[in-house]
Amino acid sequence: MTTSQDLAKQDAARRAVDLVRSGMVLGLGTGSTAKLAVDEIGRRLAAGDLHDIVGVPTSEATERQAAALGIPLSTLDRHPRVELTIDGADEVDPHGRLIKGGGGALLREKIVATASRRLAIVVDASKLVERLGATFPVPIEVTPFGWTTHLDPIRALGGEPVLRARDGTPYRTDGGNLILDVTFAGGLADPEGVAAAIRARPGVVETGLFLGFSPEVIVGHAR
Ligand SMILES: O=C(CO)[C@H](O)[C@H](O)COP(=O)(O)O
Repeated sequence: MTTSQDLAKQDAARRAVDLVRSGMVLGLGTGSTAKLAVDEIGRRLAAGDLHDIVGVPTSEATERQAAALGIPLSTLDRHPRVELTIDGADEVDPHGRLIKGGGGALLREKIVATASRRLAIVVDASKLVERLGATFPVPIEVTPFGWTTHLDPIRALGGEPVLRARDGTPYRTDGGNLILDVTFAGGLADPEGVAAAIRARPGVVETGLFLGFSPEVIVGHAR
C-alpha cells in the first residue's frame, strides 16, 4: 500500500531531480528517499530526458542500485568536484542543520556533500524539527578498536549511546566501522559544541551532525 509519506517522498525526489541537468556530476545519496531520486534519474536517462550524467554513490547499496539502472558511475578520485548531490536526512532544523546516518552511510555522505557545490536534501515533513536530536538519535561512526572508551564521555555530554545492531550482531558500515546511536533527551541545545567535542576523540570517525552545509531542503507533499 502506498502511504501519504511514500507520496511525499516521491514528490521531494522528483522535484530534486528537476534540478539535474545533462552533463552533471551528481552525488547519489542513500536511504529510502534518495533511492526514489536515483530511480527517477534512471528513468529520465532511459527516456532520453537526461544524458551524460555521472553519478558518485554515497554507499555500496546506492552503487548497486545505480549500476542496475544503467547510471554511469564514478568516484571522487576521478571526479573530485560534484555539481549537485541529492540525499535524504533524518532530521532538518530551521537553520538547515541535519542529522543523517540512519542508513549508516554518514561518512561517505558527508565526504560527498563536502565535495558538492549544491546539496539538495529530500525529506517529507515528518523530518522537520525545531531542535536537532528531538526525534532521532545522533549516529556516530567509530572504529571497532576502543569503541567502549567513547561511552562515558558521550554520557558526560548528555547523550545516551547504544551500539547499533542488526540481527543481533553489531552493524558495520561500508568502511567496516561501528555506529553508536546517541539519544539526547529533549534534543541538542548546542549541536556545534557537541559535534566538536565528539569529533575531537581519537577513534571517532565522523558524526551524523551535518552542520554548515546550507542545503536546499526540498519538502515533499502527498498530492
Ligand atoms: O542519512 C541517511 C543514510 O545514511 C539517509 O539519508 C537518512 O537516514 C534518511 O533516510 P530515509 O529517506 O530512508 O528516511
